[in-house]
Amino acid sequence: MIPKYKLIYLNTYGRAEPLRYMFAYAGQDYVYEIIEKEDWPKLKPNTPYGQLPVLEVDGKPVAQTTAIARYLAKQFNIQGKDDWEILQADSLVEALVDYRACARRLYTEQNPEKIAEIKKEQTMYLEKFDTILSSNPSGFLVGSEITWADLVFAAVLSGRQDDSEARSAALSTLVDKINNIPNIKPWLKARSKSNASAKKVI
Ligand SMILES: N[C@@H](CCC(=O)N[C@@H](CS)C(=O)NCC(=O)O)C(=O)O
Repeated sequence: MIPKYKLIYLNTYGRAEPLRYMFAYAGQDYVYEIIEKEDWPKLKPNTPYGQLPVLEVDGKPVAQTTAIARYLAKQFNIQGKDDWEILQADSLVEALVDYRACARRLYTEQNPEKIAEIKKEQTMYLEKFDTILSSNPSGFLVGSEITWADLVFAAVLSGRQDDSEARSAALSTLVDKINNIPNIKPWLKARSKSNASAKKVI
């Protein structure tokens, strides 16, 4: 039986966005619960690690974005066709997590030399992603069909404008392709930060 899902996050796209892409792609109903900034301190101690997003599966809470995404990939049958593909998709998503962490350092770094180093590291990641994508004739990151890696990449790269110039044509094409999938396109158009099923927690 399909479980009841509730995704809980702050009033922003952030780390919940890849998970929302996955729900939209799968056409899976879920409740999206938004926690306003001012309510967070009193709710924080009741979450598994004092952080969001949290996914509730039949009322049972679980945290850690990538673990949740990996679980949903399995539930929605988009984890990859065999163990090798599953490993490739996992590896790409973990590399994207590192890439995001690297890009986030740019927000606070003031030292020009350090900024140049971070930008070099960002470019390295983008080039590696491009090599992997460009060498796959399917136009997806892994194998011949869409996997959660494609959805996570589209969600994360769609949210980043700062690196769009350094991004290859192949990566931009992937993002466009995913954002135009029949289940994704109307959802992207219709959604706001707080979508129709969002419920405010007090
Ligand atoms: N490793 C965690 C990190 C989660 C995280 O840092 N969440 C932030 C929001 S994006 C958060 O909960 N911040 C509020 C806080 O730490 O009090 C994951 O991937 O889910």
